[in-house]
Amino acid sequence: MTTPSIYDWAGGAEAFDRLTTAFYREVHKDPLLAPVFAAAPAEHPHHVALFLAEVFGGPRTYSADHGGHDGMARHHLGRHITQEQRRRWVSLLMDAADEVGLAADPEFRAVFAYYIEWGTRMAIVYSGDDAPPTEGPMPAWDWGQTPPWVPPPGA
Ligand code: HEM
Repeated sequence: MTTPSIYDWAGGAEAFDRLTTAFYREVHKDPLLAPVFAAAPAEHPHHVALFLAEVFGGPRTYSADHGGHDGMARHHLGRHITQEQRRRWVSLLMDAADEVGLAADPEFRAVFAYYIEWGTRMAIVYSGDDAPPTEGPMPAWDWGQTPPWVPPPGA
């Protein structure tokens, strides 16, 4: 067996949609984050699911249909996201991962948390007064230091 993509390991498109649906349901109840997302369209959770799926090795749908990295980054311009908001965003996302039963093995959660920590800090960078150019490649995460255990070939 070869090592699956992080996207497949997580459960594919359906798993990312379940995650972001549960996550934004709580975001809209949260006093710190609800105002930030008050004007977000109903499709926002699905778009973020597509983005995450692509980062983790899934189909390139966000790049094809929603502007890729540039499209994502532009949504954060001028929003002046605070560290407190970012920490709450991360915390609610990790709670949602548990709630929907996203894969909970240490290897998957390590790479998931690695991207989320980086991505949320980049969201702050793009939301600030000195935002860098929004054009850029989609992030593409791999298993890095913590590949999952898969049976060796022939086992
Ligand atoms: C890994 C971290 C993050 C990712 C991958 C991400 C991804 C995205 C994507 C893909 C969109 C555009 C959705 C669309 O095309 O409709 C978006 C929009 C947005 N994001 Fe993020 N984001 C991240 C972190 C954050 C954080 C930490 C905040 C604030 C606490 C934030 C606030 C917003 C807001 C306000 C929008 C615009 C919503 C609207 O259309 O009104 N994001 N994000």
